[in-house]
Amino acid sequence: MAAQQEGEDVYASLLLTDTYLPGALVLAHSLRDAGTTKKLAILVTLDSVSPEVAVYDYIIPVSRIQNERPANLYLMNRPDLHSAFTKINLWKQTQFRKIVYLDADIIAYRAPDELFDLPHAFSAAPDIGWPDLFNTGVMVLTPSLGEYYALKAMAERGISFDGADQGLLNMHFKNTFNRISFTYNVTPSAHYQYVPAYRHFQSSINMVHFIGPDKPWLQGRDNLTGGPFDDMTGRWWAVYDRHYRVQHRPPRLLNRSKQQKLPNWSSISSRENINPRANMSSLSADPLATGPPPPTVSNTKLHQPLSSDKTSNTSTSTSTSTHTKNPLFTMSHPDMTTPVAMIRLLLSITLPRTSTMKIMSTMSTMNTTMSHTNTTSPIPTMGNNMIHNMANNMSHTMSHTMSHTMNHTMNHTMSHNMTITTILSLRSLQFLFTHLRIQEYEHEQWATHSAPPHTEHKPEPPRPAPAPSWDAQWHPPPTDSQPEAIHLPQTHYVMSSDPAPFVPPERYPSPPKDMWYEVPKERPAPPHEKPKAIFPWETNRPQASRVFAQQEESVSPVPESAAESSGEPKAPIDAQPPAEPSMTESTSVGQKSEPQTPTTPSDPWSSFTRTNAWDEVPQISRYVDAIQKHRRTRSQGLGLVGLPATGLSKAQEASWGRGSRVTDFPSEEDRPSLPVTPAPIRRPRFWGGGAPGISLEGEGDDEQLPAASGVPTQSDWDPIAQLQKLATQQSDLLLQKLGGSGDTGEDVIGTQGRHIPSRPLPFGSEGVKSPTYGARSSAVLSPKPIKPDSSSSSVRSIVGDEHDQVTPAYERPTIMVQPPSYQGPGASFEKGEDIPTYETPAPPTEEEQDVLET
Ligand SMILES: O=c1ccn([C@@H]2O[C@H](COP(=O)(O)OP(=O)(O)O[C@H]3O[C@H](CO)[C@@H](O)[C@H](O)[C@H]3O)[C@@H](O)[C@H]2O)c(=O)[nH]1
Ligand SMILES: [Mn+2]
Repeated sequence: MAAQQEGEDVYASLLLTDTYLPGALVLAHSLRDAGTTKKLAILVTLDSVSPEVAVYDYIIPVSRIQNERPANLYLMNRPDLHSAFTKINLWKQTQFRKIVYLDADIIAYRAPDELFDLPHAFSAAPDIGWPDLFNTGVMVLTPSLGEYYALKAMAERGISFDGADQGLLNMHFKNTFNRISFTYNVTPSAHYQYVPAYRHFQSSINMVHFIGPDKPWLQGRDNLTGGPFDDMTGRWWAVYDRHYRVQHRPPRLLNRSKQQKLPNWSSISSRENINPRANMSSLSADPLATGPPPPTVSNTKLHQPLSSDKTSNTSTSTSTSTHTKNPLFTMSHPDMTTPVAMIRLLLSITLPRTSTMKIMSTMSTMNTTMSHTNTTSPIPTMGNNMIHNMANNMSHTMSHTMSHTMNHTMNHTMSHNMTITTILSLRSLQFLFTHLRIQEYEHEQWATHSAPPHTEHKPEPPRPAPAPSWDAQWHPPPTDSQPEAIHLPQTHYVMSSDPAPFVPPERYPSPPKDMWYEVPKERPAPPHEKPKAIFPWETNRPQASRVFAQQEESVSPVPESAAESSGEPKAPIDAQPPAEPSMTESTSVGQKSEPQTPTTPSDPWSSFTRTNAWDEVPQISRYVDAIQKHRRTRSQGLGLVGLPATGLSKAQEASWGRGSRVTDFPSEEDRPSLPVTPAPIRRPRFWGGGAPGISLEGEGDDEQLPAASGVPTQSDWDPIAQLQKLATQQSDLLLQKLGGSGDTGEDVIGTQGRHIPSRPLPFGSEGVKSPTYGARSSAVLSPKPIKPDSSSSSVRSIVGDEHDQVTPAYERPTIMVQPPSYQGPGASFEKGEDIPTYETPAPPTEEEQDVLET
């Protein structure tokens, strides 16, 4: 902060290429001529330093900041502004308190030193193209490293709506810029000129800024017909002429004959001492002010404002002595021999059809040539004849665009390929080129409007005189005036024969962000009418009873026993046996799974019949039964006689459902082998069924196993009597065992039951009661010999205790197993899959445990 306050105030400009050198020089002179008290600084990139910029007090080298995403530059057709971001280096110049930045294409009518008194950190004037934006040709700024880094970050990301500094800075200082008067940055446009406003505010103009690609030094002084734009261009030329114009050359100077002489050229190294033109320049520093001006209309007009400019006269003498350096004169060597390649280059650049590619290849050729020429001479030289030849070959039709391209190409190629010698010589060629155009113009003007001093030279055919300046607001056009259209610009286009392929820009500009297509609002759906019923089942729809697995994921599993006791068909997946899978239940389940979609009455899904044919059609169950039986028989035939024929009784199968549920079980191959003896397993105990289980199993076994010899038929079986008999046998057996005689015991046990030996359980197992085996644990845990009572109680617990609750199947003779209606595998079984006979590995029964423990 302190440093900034101590710092100096400077006007600063920017020079990225020598193309803008004439502009930068004229700007500096215009400020000095107007009597500014401030110092002048210029930011230059290292590859664009020209000795001429010494007009400025401070020459500040900065690094070039290029836009790596220059696509937006093509939006305004200014790809040449690829390095405009370099401008943000201004904010880095914290050695200065305040900077009034001015583009190199600006001319000051008066020195606007008052801008340094602005308290704002950033001020700028509106842009003519979009007046809400500011133009970045004139800016009053306070250097700040913070701002610099912020701007640099934007530049590195290519954040700029036009790809150049103006887009970037407007985005950054969007709402914080202090708007200053347009008179500080009057931007004439060839396309738009507000003539009445110009006339009205003419006298208050502070600075003029030649925006766009047509810079005064590129466009020459032709066709200045008297509009406001031409006024301003003329004033630019006036400053230029004041400091650089070669005075009063005879017209033959540039006449294309071999006898003509060009001015002597001074080398850069000797320009301070040997400047043959310096004398002439100092003699007539301001030719427009001292000598008779060339009788052109534009010059006449130009002269008037200049002569009324008080400061310009006072500063003329000093600026002449200290700053007048004609770039043309200071860049060339007096006795030059010309490398052929250089001539070739100059010839090529004067041809309108020459492409950039060609220039570059010429230059590389030239580079090679130069490295073989006399290296002791600091500058490749060329003689006057050669220059003269070049001048003869200079084409009037060469467009400024061409020169633009040339300069860019030269600078870029030079920075990479060329030696310093080459650079200097090429620079001199640039100046030569620019200056020759100016001189040609002057010569023509002179030839047209003044009597030729040397009568032996025929004057060139007179050009049509420019229209006299008349004020259309007040006067009719002069009667002797030429047709207006005579001064319309005539552009000559040449068909391109450039063989270089078109190289598209890396990226085309993205479409505007604020464009969008508004999607039409959705129309309200027409009221849905249920179509008329056609088929009888549409009106007479059966109720759904089946529940689908994927609808039930949110339902907590119902205990299996509950499902079992309900006697209803089970859902395909174990976890969802709804205790009451009635219509209401399945409906509520369905609602649980899709609560967010209230269905209309006509929704086919809500009214879909959810009955399962497996549950409803008896033929299906019969068919499946038959399959299961068939398979059981088959597995028995495979030597698995000892295995239980089925883990599920017929009734259980019926109650558990058959559908896909059975397919969820592991096949026999997949199942782990059980640590059990191949004795019949009393599954019903595991399933907790008790009496009904065992009875049902008995029934199933009857069906599935071959009838055992000696077993009474069903009709002969009196369970009560048999129980009594069993109890007696057990006690007899016990007595036998206790007596030491077990010879026949095994047979008896084998058919009638088994004695449970009394032996101590492993340590820690005493008193442990499994809830699963709760009903039987008393017998197991008891170390005492089993008494007939307890044995019978055990049986009772199986058969009798729950006898009243569920009627055993064998007491229901009405239940008949029907013969299968179909043959062959069922649709619900996977290929190669056998019918599962276990649901899960059953825990060992008491008997099995005994076997394991012995
Ligand atoms: O090849 C070049 C190009 C630019 N410059 C410098 O950069 C400035 C900006 O370029 P210019 O041609 O003057 O741009 P304008 O035609 O004025 O276009 C507008 O857009 C530019 C890019 O945003 C801004 O820099 C200008 O201030 C703004 O007026 C010039 O004045 C020079 O100082 C060079 O030295 N060499
Ligand atoms: Mn500009």
